[in-house]
Amino acid sequence: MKKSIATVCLSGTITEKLRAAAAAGFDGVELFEPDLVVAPESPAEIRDLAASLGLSLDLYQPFRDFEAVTPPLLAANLRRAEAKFTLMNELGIGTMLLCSNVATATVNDDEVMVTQLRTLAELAARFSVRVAYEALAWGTFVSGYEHAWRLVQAVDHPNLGVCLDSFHILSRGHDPAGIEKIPGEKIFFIQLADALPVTMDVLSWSRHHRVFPGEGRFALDAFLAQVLRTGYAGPLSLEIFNDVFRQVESIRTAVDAMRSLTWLEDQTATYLARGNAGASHAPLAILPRVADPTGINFVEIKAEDPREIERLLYQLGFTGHGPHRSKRVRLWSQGAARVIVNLQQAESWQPTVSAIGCDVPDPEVAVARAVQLSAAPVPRGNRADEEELLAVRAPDDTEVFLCRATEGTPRWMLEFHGVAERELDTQTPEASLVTRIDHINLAQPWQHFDEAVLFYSSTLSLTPEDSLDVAGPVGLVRSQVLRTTDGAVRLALNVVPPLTEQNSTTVHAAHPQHVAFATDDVVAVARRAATRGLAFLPVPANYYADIRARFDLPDGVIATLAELNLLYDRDADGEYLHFYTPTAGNVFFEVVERRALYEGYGAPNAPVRLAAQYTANERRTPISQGAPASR
Ligand SMILES: O=C(O)c1ccc(O)c(O)c1
Ligand SMILES: [Mg+2]
Repeated sequence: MKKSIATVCLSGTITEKLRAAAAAGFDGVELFEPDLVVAPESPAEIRDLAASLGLSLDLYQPFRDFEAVTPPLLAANLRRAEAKFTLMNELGIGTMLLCSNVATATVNDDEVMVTQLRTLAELAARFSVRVAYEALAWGTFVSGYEHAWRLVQAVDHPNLGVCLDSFHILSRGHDPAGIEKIPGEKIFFIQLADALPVTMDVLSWSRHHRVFPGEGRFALDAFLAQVLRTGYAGPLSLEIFNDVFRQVESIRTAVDAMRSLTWLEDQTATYLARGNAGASHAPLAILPRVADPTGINFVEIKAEDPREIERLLYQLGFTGHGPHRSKRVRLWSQGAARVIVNLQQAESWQPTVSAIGCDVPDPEVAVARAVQLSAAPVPRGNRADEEELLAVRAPDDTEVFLCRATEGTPRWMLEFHGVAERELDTQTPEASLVTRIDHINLAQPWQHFDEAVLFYSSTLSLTPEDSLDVAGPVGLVRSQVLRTTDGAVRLALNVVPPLTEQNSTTVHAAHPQHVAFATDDVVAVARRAATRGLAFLPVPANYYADIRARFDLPDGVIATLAELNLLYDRDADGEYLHFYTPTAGNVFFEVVERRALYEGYGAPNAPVRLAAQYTANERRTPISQGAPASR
C-alpha cells in the first residue's frame, strides 16, 4: 500500500524532511502546518519540490477547534478554514485533517456539531477538498472515533469523512472492532502510531512518547486488519510525536519509520492469514518467511590490542586456535561458545563487540528479509575457498551475521589453522565447562534505542520483553531483552544515560557491552578462572549480608558465593548464579548458570555490578603487559 509519513515525525526544515522521506522510500507526506508556516519557501515551491522528489502531499494538518462553538466563533472559524482551503489548492493537497475541538468547544450538542461540520464540508466542496475528522483522545466533547463517525454519518456529505489515528483509539482502550462498521470510502485517512504503556495524562503521552509501529505495545496488526476490512485503500501514514525523533538526523528516523511500516504490513498480513479478521484484498507487503534463529553462532570482538581480551578468554577456559588462513582474526572456543578476535582494521579500536552471528535455517532468505526491512548489507570480500558469510549492519553499527545453522562444527571454523573437525568434536570435558553463549548485551546510544529495538526484533524475529530500569551510580540504565521463545538467542539492549558531552557520542566507552557464557557449573568455571589468575569483578560483603537476609541459603553456599564473587538470584522458576570479569576496553564477560527454569538475567544484582564497575573504572590501572597463554 501507499506509505506516507507526517513531517512532524522528522527533524530539520521542510526541505530536509521531504528529502529524508523520499530517500527512505516513502510515497507521500502529511504536511504539518507549523513546518510550512516557518518555511521560507512558497507553497508553490514546496509543491514543486515534493513533486520532483516523487512525493505526494497527502494531507494538510492540523485544523483545530472548529465545531461545537458559538455563532461568532463559527464565523471566524469558517474564515480561517477558507484561507486554509485556498492554501491547500496552491499546495495541491486534497485532504485536510480536522481535530475534534479541545479548546473552544462550549456547545455540547451533537446536532449543533453536525450542522457546523456540514457547513464546513460545503465550504470544502467549493475548493474541491475533503475534510477528515479525527477524534483526539482529549477532545472536549468528541474523544472517541465512534462518536466522530456518528457525527460524520449524520452530516452525510461527500466532502466529510473520518481520520482514524491508532494512538487516539488504542491509548483509550477503545475497541477497534467498531471500525468495520465504517465504509472504507468514508475513512479519508489512516494514521499509525505505537506507544509503550505508561501512566500519564493522554495528551502528554501522545505529544511526547509515540513511537513507530513495532517499538511499542499496541496491537497494531489487529487495528490495521480492521481498517483494511472496510476496503480502505488510501495511504498508511505514520504520525509520531516523539521528543527524541525531533533531535535525531532526519534520514535515520525516516529509515526507521519505513522499516516500521514494512514490518507492520507483514504482521498484518500474517494476522489476516490466521483468519483473525476475515479476508482482505489490500496489497500488503509480505516479507520472506523465516524461522526463528536457533542459536548464537559466534561473537566477534574487534581490538587493536587483543591481549587483555584474550587473557580473559583463557582464564574462562577458552581454547585459542591458530590464526585464520587469510585474515588477521583469531578464534577462541569452548563448547559451542565461539569468540572471534578481529585485528583487521582495528587500529585505535578499544576491544568492542563488532559482530554477532545468529544461526538461521536459510541465511539467503534471512538477509533478503533484513534488506527489505531497510537494513544495509555489509559488503564482504571472501576468497573462493572460504565460507561465504552474510551480514547486515545494525543501527548501533554492530554487524549481524546470518549463519547457516549446522549440527556441530560450523564450516568456517576449519579456516583456522590447527582446527580439525575431529579436534572440535572431542573437546575435553574440562575445556568445555562453558557450553554456549547465553546472551549478548549491547549498549545503545539513548537517541537510537527505539530504532535498535525495532531493528533487532524485526530482522531477527525476536520478541521484546518488558524493559526495566536499573539504578547505577551515574543514572538509570534502561534494559530491554529481545529473545526467541526458546531462549536460544537472547539480546539485551541497554540505553544508558549520557555522562558527559564526550561520552554521549562515544557511549560504548562509558557503558561497556558484554557477552554472557552459559555453564552448568559456575563454581567450577570460577575456580578454574581463579587458578588462572582472573581478577573477578569484586562484590562487596554488604551484598552477601543482604543475600543471607533475603534467601534462606546454607552458610556454606553463601561462603562459596562470597569466596568467588558470585552473584545469586532466585525466583519462582529457579535460580541464577553468575560472575563478571573486569572490563577490557568496552567489553566484559559474564558466566551464568541457570538452574531449573530461571529465565531472567539477575536484574536485582545489576546495581551491584554497575557500582562495582564504576569503582573499578575510577581505580583503573594501566593494562598489564605479558601475553596470555593460548592453550
Ligand atoms: O496533538 C495534537 O494536537 C494532534 C494533532 C493532529 C493529530 O493528528 C493528532 O493525532 C494529534
Ligand atoms: Mg493524528
